[in-house]
Amino acid sequence: MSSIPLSTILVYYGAVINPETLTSYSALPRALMALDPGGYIAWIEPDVRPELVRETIQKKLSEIQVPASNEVYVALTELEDGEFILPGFVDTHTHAPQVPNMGSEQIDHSGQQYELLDWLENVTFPMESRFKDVEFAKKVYPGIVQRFIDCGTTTCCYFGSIHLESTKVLADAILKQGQRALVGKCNMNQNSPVHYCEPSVASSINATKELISYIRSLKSDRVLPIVTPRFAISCTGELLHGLGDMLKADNTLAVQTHVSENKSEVEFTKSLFPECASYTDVYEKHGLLDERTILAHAVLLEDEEMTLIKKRGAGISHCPTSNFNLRSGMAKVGEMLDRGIKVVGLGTDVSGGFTPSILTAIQHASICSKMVAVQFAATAATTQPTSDSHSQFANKQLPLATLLYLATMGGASLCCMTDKIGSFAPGKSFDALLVSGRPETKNPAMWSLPDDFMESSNRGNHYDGEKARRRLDEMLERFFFGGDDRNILRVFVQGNCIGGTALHSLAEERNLLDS
Ligand SMILES: Nc1nc2[nH]cnc2c(=O)[nH]1
Ligand SMILES: [Zn+2]
Repeated sequence: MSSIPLSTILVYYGAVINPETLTSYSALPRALMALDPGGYIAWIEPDVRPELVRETIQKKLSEIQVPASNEVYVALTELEDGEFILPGFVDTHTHAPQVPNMGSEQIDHSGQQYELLDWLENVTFPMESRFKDVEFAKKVYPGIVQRFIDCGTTTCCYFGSIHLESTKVLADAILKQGQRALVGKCNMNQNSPVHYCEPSVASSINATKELISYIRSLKSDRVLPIVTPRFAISCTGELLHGLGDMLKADNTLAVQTHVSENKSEVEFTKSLFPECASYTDVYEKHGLLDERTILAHAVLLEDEEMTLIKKRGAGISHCPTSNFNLRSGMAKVGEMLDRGIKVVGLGTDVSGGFTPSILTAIQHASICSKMVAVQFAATAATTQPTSDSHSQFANKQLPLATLLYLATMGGASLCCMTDKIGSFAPGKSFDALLVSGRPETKNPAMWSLPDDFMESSNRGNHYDGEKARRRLDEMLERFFFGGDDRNILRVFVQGNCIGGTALHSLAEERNLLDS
């Protein structure tokens, strides 16, 4: 892992994509962005001609009045043609101890055949229960965390297993490897296998408190604890109440759980909590629903549940890969956005979702929105228009800008971190991806652009701003729909490069030199 010497100001010159709203982003083909030694963005100049780069840096440095006694080094990195910088992805829902199951259902290899509840029982709980063995956790968690990082996830909301010690190991790995994260251990004290169930409310609450103290003792503002009742089915009302009380007593704590993912799950939940008006109301009644709440899935929400979620300011993590794979259904993300639900983020939900890549979640979020639109058109009476002309997002395909927003700012919003991450602005942390569409990445989907786009890349004399911006739009779309981790050269958190293919090739070069 590389870190910035204290007195160095890093400056990047080249193409930057910066999300703005649900429907807009800025595409800046020749921006200049400087980081202070702490990895915060010091300033951004949106459009600088190549011959003015050094002059602009001098001027900016004099404006921020670096004390004369401080020797300041400026390290300028000029992006190559075909490269751009993008805010890092936020994965708002995933399960670290399920990564060893990714792509496998283990029983008879008949091809991802289970729906949620059977899948939990037959595939997921057996794997998670292996994390009782702390040595196993130590062996696998570092590689798991690095895999998420290399997919471009700079901030991740992790579910651990029920085990305190192994979840500490997960937090240690995240801290060491430099990712930003919320980390929780699952609370489960009912409807779970005997070997994978906490023995009492008190033991579940105490272990949760101990994990919170442990993570806070790491004294990192990057790795934070999050309360993690697995879902209503696996927690008694008393346990949910106890966790709600913890949140009431500490307004810096966040909570993550699952909601309304699958038909049988919703029915079972309602049968367990008949006093509650809906699945979401279970969380409401137990003090677990407010603006610090991240609810994964929300595929089958009833009308009143959407209203309640909006009222409480809770956020939704849309996990389309998992929803397709476990045959859960299609979340109505467009409708949620129209209702102004505290923006939606994206989640990989490994291993319900079979990849840790938010790029895949982006692709599937797009497909999900298209299929919701197709279904709307098919079910609307033939006299109705085939698209929903009264809505902005509902029953329509999500545009590129919206997908970008969900993967970055939407996620930041769910994590209550919009002041820190999700986009580029002075004072925010430099959590970013250096993306390349160049031929060396060996991904023709990104470099086979038409020649006239290639010509517009010249930042100097023949620069055509409009063409260069259109080319960046095109590159972003190609990255989202044809890109993969080969195209993510570097992954930065708080200015430190912690992953990406370029990091690995550097490490390999070093190893070669060492040997
Ligand atoms: N997708 C998914 N849904 C859940 N509901 C409760 N636990 C889980 C889980 O591990 N994955
Ligand atoms: Zn999940």
